[in-house]
Amino acid sequence: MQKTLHSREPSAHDLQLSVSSSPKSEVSPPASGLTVNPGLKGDCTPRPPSLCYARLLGGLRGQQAHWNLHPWEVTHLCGQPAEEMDLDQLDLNPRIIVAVKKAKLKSIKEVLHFSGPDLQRLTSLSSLDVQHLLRTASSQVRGSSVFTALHLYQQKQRFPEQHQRLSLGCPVLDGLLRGGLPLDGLTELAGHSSAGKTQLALQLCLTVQFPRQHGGLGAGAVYICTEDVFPNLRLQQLIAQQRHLRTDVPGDVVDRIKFGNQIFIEHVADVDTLLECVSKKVPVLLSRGMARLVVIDSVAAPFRCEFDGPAAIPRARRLQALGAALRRLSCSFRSPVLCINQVTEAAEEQDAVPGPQGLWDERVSPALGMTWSNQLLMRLMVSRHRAEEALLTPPGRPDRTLEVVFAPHLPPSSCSYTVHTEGVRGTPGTESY
Ligand SMILES: Nc1ncnc2c1ncn2[C@@H]1O[C@H](COP(=O)(O)OP(=O)(O)OP(=O)(O)O)[C@@H](O)[C@H]1O
Repeated sequence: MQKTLHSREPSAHDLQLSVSSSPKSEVSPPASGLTVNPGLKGDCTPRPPSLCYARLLGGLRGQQAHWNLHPWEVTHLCGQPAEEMDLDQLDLNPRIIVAVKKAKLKSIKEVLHFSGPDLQRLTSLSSLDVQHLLRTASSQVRGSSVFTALHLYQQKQRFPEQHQRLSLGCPVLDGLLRGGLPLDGLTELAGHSSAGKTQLALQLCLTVQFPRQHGGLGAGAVYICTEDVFPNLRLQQLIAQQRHLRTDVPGDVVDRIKFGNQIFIEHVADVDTLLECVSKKVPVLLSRGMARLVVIDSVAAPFRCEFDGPAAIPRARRLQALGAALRRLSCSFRSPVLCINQVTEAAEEQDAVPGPQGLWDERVSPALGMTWSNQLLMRLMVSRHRAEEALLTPPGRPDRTLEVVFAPHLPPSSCSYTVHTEGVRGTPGTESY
C-alpha cells in the first residue's frame, strides 16, 4: 500500500523514502539537525524523528510507505484540520500510538479533547508518555509556522498583507507614515480648528477607493459626522480635482472610479447613537466589502456634550466601549479607523503634548484624556501656525505641520503641508525625524 502524505511538487531536496519491513530499504538521513528517536530499539543511528517513525511503522505493519516529501515536512503539516489528522502522522514511539489506538481514539483531535489524567486512564500510559503525546499532538496541529513580530516586520515580500497601508494620496505624507495608515488599529488625527483635519479625512475617503497598486483598498468609506454637516461641496470639488492630485495614477483609472457613490455618510448626535452605529451599521458595510475606511469627525463632540461636569467614570466606560468596538472593526475587517479629535489648550505645561522637537510652546493636548489615548494605535497632530506667526511666513510657504506624536512603527517626526483646491499635499524637503 502506498501512502502519500503531501501533495507538494517534488524538488531536488525532496527525499524519496521507501519504507518497508525490509531493514535494507532505507535512505541516508540528512547530515544535520538530527535527533535520536528514543523509541528505536537496537538502532542508534541518528535520524530525523519522522524518518525513524516512518521506518518503524512500515516495519510494524509490514506495509510500504512511499513519501514524496522532505522528511522534515512530515512533522509539519501546517494548516491541516486536527480532525483530519491521522494518529500515524505523530512522531511518537509506536508503543504510545498502539496504546492510543487501543483506547479507540482515532484522530489527533480526539486525543486533544482529553486531559492528561483522562488519557492516562484511557490508555494506561505513564504520565510522562501522556505528556509527550499531548505535546507532540499539539505541535502537529500548530504546525511549524510560528512567526515573531520581527519576522513579519522584516520579511516584507513574504507578508505583503501585513505591510499594506492606506495611502494618504501624497508621496511626502506617505513617506512620513511609511506608506500611509496601518490597516489594523485606530489612528487619531488631532488638531486645532481649521488645521486641515477634515480635508485630510476627505482625501482618505477618495484614496481608499483606488486599487491596491495605487495605494487604496478598492472599497468605499464610512464617514460619521458628530458635529458639523458633511462637507459635500468640498468633497465634490476634491473628486473633480483627483486627476490633478493623483498624477501618479493613469487618468483612465481615476475616471473609472465613481468616488461619490462609495462614501456612506452618517450623522450621529450622541454617544448611544454613535455606539449603535459602529456596532450595528458599520459592520454591515465592512463585511460586505463596500467600505474599508471608517472616519469619525469628530470623536470628542458627543462626549463633550454629554459628560460635562464630574461624570468621569461613566465617560471613561463609554470611551472604552467605543474604542473596543472600533478596534474590533478595524482588526476584523483590516480597515483603518480614523478618529478626528479636537485639542484643548493645556493650562499647565506638564499637560501639553510635545511635538517632535519638544515644542512646549504648542501647549495643546488632544481631547478625551488618557482613557481615549489608550485606545489608539497611532496619534497624528496637525497644526496651523498662529495668526501672528502666519504673518511672518513668507507668501507661498507652507503654514501647516503634520506630526507623528506616537506610533509603534514610526519615530516622532513631522512635515509641513498645504491645503489646495485639489487636496492636501506634503511639502517635499520639510520632513524632520
Ligand atoms: N477649496 C479649498 N481650497 C483651498 N483650501 C481650502 C479649501 N477648502 C478648505 N481649505 C482649507 O482648509 C481649511 C479648513 O480645513 P478643515 O475643514 O479640514 O479644518 P478642520 O481641521 O477639520 O477644522 P474643524 O475642527 O473646525 O472642523 C481652511 O482653513 C482652508 O485653509
